[in-house]
Amino acid sequence: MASSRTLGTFRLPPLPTIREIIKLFRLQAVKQLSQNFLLDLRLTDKIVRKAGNLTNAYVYEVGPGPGGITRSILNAGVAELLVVEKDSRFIPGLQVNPPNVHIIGNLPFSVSTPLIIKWLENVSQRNGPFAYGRTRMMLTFQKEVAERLTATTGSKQRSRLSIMAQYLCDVQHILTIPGQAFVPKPESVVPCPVLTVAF
Ligand SMILES: C[S@@+](CC[C@H](N)C(=O)[O-])C[C@H]1O[C@@H](n2cnc3c(N)ncnc32)[C@H](O)[C@@H]1O
Repeated sequence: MASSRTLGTFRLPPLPTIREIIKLFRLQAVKQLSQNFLLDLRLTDKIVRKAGNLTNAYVYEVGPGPGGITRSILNAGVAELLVVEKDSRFIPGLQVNPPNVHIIGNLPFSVSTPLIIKWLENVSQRNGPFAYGRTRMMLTFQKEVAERLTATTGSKQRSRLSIMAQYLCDVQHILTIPGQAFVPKPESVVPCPVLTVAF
């Protein structure tokens, strides 16, 4: 195992507060558009809680402004949020609210190495699925690749892939899946286990 940290202890860089977003994007309120902002997230959380259980809900928000209520809606576990805002100055600030993106896959072994290298490149450049910050990945790899991804310093499997993956991500071996769990059994890995790796 490359890291002793558990998924539950990942630390994300803190989001700027709504007050900081207003300052950063110079979003002075415009009277003609009735702009009066709510900056206290305890209050916006309360408003959103009063809307009922929003888990997996499709929500439509009118006038998100700098995004206080928007942030509380996103934290409520909605499936999708559509916002309609007349003042385009708010758009860059609203994009700071990261969607909860996950990548999950029982990867086709034939492409798993080039695919993970491409994603690591995306992580380093903060683009593609990583444009919004940390994105969790839960992926299956054939034994040899998973061992390289998680190999610690000094181990026989330590390679460029181990260094790249562990420099850019928190890599963990989560689960070993026996070859016979697959139908049909993958020829190249029988009877090797497949490792599920979380980043
Ligand atoms: C009272 S502010 C609320 C902003 C934010 N939801 C909050 O609580 O801090 C109203 C918002 O509605 C937007 N707005 C005004 N007229 C609009 C319209 N016709 N369509 C969509 N949004 C509009 C304003 O630009 C502003 O962001």
